[in-house]
Amino acid sequence: MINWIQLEPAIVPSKPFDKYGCWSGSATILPGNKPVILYTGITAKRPKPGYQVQNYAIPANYSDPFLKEWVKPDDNPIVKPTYENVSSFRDPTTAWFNNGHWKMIVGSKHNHRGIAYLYRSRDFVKWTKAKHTLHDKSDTGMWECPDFYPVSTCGTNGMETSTLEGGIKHVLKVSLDATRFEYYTIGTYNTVKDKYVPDNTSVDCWAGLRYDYGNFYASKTFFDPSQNRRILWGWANESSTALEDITKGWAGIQLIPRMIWLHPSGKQLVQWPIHELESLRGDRLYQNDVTLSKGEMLEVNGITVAQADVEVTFTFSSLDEAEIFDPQWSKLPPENLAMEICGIKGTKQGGLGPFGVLTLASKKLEEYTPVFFRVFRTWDNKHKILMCSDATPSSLNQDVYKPSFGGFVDVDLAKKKLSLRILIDHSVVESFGEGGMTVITSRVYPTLAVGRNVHLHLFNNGTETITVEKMNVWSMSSPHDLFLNSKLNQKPFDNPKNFHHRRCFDTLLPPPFRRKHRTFCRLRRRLRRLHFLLEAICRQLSRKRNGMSFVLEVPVNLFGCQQSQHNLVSYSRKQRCLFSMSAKLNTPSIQSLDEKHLAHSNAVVLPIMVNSCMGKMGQAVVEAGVSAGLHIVPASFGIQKDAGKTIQVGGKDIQVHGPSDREATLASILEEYPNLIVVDFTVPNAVNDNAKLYCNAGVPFVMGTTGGDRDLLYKTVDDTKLYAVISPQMGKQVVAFLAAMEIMAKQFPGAFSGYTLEVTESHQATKLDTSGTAKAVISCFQELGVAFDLDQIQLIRDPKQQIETLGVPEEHLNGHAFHTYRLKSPDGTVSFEFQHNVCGRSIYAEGAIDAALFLSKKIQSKADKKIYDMIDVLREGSMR
Ligand SMILES: NC(=O)C1=CN([C@@H]2O[C@H](COP(=O)(O)OP(=O)(O)OC[C@H]3O[C@@H](n4cnc5c(N)ncnc54)[C@H](OP(=O)(O)O)[C@@H]3O)[C@@H](O)[C@H]2O)C=CC1
Ligand SMILES: O=C(O)C1=N[C@H](C(=O)O)C[C@H](O)C1
Repeated sequence: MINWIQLEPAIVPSKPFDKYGCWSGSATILPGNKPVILYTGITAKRPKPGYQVQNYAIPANYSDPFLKEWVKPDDNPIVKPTYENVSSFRDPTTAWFNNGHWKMIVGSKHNHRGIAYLYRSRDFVKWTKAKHTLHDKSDTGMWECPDFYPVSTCGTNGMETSTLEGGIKHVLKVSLDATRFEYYTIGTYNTVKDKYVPDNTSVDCWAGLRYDYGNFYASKTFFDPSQNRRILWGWANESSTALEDITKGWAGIQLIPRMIWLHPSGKQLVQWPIHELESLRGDRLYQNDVTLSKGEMLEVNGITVAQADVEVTFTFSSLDEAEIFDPQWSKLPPENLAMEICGIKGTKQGGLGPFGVLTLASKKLEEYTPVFFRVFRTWDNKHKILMCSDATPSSLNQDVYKPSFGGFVDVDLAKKKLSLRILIDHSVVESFGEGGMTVITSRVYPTLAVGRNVHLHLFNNGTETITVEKMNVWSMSSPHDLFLNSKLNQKPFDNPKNFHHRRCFDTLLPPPFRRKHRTFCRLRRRLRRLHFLLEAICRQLSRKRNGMSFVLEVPVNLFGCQQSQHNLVSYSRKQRCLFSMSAKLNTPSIQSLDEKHLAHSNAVVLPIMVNSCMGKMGQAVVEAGVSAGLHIVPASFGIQKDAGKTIQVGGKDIQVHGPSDREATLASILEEYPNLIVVDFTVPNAVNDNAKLYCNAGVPFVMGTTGGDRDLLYKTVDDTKLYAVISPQMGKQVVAFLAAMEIMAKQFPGAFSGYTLEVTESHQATKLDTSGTAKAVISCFQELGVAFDLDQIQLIRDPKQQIETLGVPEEHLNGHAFHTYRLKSPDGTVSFEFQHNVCGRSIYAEGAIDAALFLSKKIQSKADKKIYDMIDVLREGSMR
């Protein structure tokens, strides 16, 4: 959810039913893990903004992990307007299943009444409109991007969209075209009548609750089963001028995904940035117990804050200074009340507040974006807490839209405490008040407060003294680094034809010139890489959000190349990013980078070569490596008959090299990638030769291939003192089981003396050897006192038997590993049975990537130990 790779658009106008546009839609996962997208197609330009129908699309290839290609079947459109408003009939939701039917809603309006039309289908293709709407509301205008989903009344866990019973409430969110804000209600879905009724605590109109009181629109939620959570993802439009957008070449950004759940009061939702974001946290500053009297500011010094994650808890000793809530304000439009008061009051001096954070501030405060609280007291002695994100002073540029956004925070002030979390990202300020009770996003375009000229202050401009109970500020790294680095490394190499041409042909030179020539080649390569890196960054900046840390730590005078310098300067000005010299080195870090971050930065630069990409495991490892952001070297060793072939794996072209030129090829790759790691999943009889090859070349490696002469394998590596991870089993949970067995054997040797053991292992028919994992487990049983010869292992390779007696799913005949160990006491009265059954390859492929990252860390830290197994990797917490 943090590192994304840009792929080609999945759905583009191409058929009569979407000729003039493919607009918003939603995905639903049908049984069998089959995703389908419902989306709005525009079939005619008139009536404006277009004639709207609903279509469906399905993946062209379900086994493609990226689902890159989508088919739009010719029986589209599946929902056509009948008497609905044909130009306001769009944005189908994710469907839910109820009473034998799939159901979904389409947003619309009739006159000025907002409508969620309900549709039902048994087969997802033939849809019938329900006689009544799911819900509608007068005076709200067009409902765009509706979203309808269950939330748990107890706890923060998300609910699958089709969950209709248990302790749940439902949420209906709509994006109001008329106001360009979103509002939601919490209510009850009557599954018999198929009707949604908002609770009476939910205001159902423009003045209703908002996900975000700032620049946030067209959001969608989805259920993430891997972490049992519902994620909200919204879009923020630019507030800059159209001309600037055109210059940038892009407009609009997706904000940081947020987890969303129902507050225990049942009256509102709560949001919080997904925890994965924390992997980008870098240097940290911590402060506690600092008081801020009226007019005082505290500057956060020592770390870069153009991209930062800020968490502050403010306390105060009394509510007495709270300002009076002006009765005149009751005349203001209720839907914009908070925003209006923020505009009127701003950061002007108050009583209890304004206090908060000045983000994106220039040195002399010509520009800053304050995010703050102000507490008011109403005539009936209640407190109203206003939270503001005020773009008015954010930029000296007069042409950009600089609204002062605001929302009320519904919390009890008994503890006299308020907290704020702010995610700052150059042109984006996302603020979460009181643990996500109120959220406001601003887009801002400073002209002076850019890059390293950005300052951050805590401030108080109220008469009540405020204490900063605790404050954490982290500099944030760029998720795009992964993408950039892989692009960079691909640049000359991706075309396999260039592969050989990049080598230095120094053997053609007389010996005295060779060394100089090599040095020259090395320098030229480095410069070229730097050049590509800059180009990639600048290209990236010109396409993507004004966001997340594009601080390049390179002394500018390294560039002999005029063109690069020119690009550098012009892009940096336009995109407000700074290419600084070693920013991190110059800034003292209060807390050093944590382990997680280190693992991440490893991932940024690690190139891996996968042998053999032709095999099942090889392919799975490439895909896992691509997902983890590693650089896949576009070359792989295979057998002679495949030599010279170029194969496509994980979206990469990889050239297969036969046995003849391995040494030279490996040396040349190593020259390009000095921190190369090889991952080997080949065949048992290649294990020893391959290990020798890697050892001779001095390339650290991960050996997943089983079989071969294992003693010789360890000896070869040991002799050359090379770093390697060697393990017949890379699947995290199986490794844990193996570790437990080893511990048991060590702790209680002989505990199973006299027991008999029966072992069966079933694998795909193409597996050439006996399970290496079974052998490892058996060696533990042997230490536990069980007499067992490895040739007693029963191998099952017959697909019929695998299906009929073991229940191997048919689709996994080609890749499964079922193991059973049965122990029986001598008198037959006690028995044990252990099983580990794995279908598919991804569990091992993920483990292999973990092993490569682990190895790279060991190499960097010059660890004494050189040869590791997966239990070492697991034990050090390096398996995801
Ligand atoms: N450690 C672990 O967690 C796991 C280990 N494994 C082990 O990994 C190995 C590979 O498994 P899998 O991918 O399923 O097997 P595959 O048969 O699908 O792949 C092996 C590939 O290696 C190629 N190959 C053969 N000889 C050589 C050679 N000398 N040099 C380079 N490539 C060669 C084969 O080519 P061709 O087919 O043309 O002969 C084939 O493409 C096996 O030993 C398996 O037991 C598997 C899963 C998990
Ligand atoms: O070839 C396989 O498939 C597997 N091989 C490894 C082994 O031999 O132990 C691991 C797992 O059994 C899958």
